[in-house]
Amino acid sequence: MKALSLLGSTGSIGQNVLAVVRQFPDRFKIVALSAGQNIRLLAEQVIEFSPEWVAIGNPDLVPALAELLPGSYRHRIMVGTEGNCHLATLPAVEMVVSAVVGATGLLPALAAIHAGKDIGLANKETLVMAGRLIMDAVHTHGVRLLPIDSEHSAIFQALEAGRREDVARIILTASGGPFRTWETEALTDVGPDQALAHPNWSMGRKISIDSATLMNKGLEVIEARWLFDIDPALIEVVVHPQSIVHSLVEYKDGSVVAQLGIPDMRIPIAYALSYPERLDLGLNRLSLTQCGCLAFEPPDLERFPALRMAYAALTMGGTMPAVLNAANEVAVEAFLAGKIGFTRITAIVETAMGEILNADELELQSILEADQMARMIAQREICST
Ligand SMILES: NC(=O)C1=CN([C@@H]2O[C@H](COP(=O)(O)OP(=O)(O)OC[C@H]3O[C@@H](n4cnc5c(N)ncnc54)[C@H](OP(=O)(O)O)[C@@H]3O)[C@@H](O)[C@H]2O)C=CC1
Ligand SMILES: CC(=O)[C@@H](O)[C@H](O)COP(=O)(O)O
Ligand SMILES: [Mn+2]
Repeated sequence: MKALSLLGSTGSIGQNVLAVVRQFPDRFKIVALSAGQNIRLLAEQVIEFSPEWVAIGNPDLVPALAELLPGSYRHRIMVGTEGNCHLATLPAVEMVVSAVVGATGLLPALAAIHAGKDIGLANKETLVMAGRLIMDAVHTHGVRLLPIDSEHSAIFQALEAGRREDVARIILTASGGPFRTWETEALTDVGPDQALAHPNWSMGRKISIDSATLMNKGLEVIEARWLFDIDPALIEVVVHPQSIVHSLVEYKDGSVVAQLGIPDMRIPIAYALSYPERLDLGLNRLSLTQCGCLAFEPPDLERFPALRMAYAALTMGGTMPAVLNAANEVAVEAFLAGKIGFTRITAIVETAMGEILNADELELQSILEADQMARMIAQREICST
């Protein structure tokens, strides 16, 4: 029985994690659950899974959450980052599943690693902000960091086919998002509902917008660089509109190993939870004859500059990926709130990257300061729009 602490249980990934746990009650036990503000769903989950501890991001919601839970939880509700860190380090927990969105995932993940916990990582922002710091900690503390992001799960699986020194290239697939075929001019006027309509995946709002700008793929390039300790020059992005081939690894003999499957996050989630075993999830099988043509095309960095900017941030190194991430988070939120247009998202990120001096990526304090600075610049830009 694997004891899990699930951070971000009310989100798209969080609910899929619980679907897997629900399906395999003899294998997984939920010790802790956290959410940001959806207290109704969190309370339902607590009643169903009976965790020992609960945390909520918004402190104002503690009394209302307590009302919805049995009295025995009164002294077992934690709050905010401190609460998530507490849940991530509980002695009974074996694996922490980080399914929160955004920079809020960084400190709990770091705390979990320092406490010797394995991590199932959906929260890619953790590695974007602090990839070197996190991977250093992973190696120092001898924990496993298992990817949940579908492309990284695919690469992780394809890497099992060969030796690391024989890898020639990693090929990350991108759906291209809802605007893959749109002209640049048309992108200026798109609204949140259009941008949220991902062609293949049902996901949270922030990652859906990131997919539409292709920033998601940029964040994933950075995530792959750290997760697999690979030179960014060897990471290529290919647009694959069907999202059936989840990513590929090319070896030096020219062999290319891919992982394919229907687009369902329960597959990479279950693999991370049960690694190296595979679970029969009872899902529809991939039918190659029914899924039709599988297409591949190069990404258009002119229409979707976010991907180019993510590579640039990686090349600049230091705290620049943290700047990219933070400015993007603020800009995406502003877009979703109707305060800025779609194409302003990447323009704001570019401004933040141009203004902030780079700093040491191994200093947590420098990363947090870069994050704050980028948020201030992005807010200033939004206000001046
Ligand atoms: N969705 C997907 O298919 C995929 C997602 N990912 C990554 O996984 C992460 C989660 O994405 P997704 O599930 O789509 O996002 P959602 O927006 O659907 O969910 C985010 C979760 O984080 C919770 N949360 C926010 N702030 C806090 C906080 N301070 N403390 C605790 N919980 C908090 C939210 O709670 P509440 O809703 O209660 O506010 C919610 O449970 C992201 O980093 C994303 O990039 C990666 C690959 C695929
Ligand atoms: C399911 C998953 O892993 C997402 O990150 C997905 O890949 C987003 O699709 P895009 O390829 O459009 O960014
Ligand atoms: Mn992905």
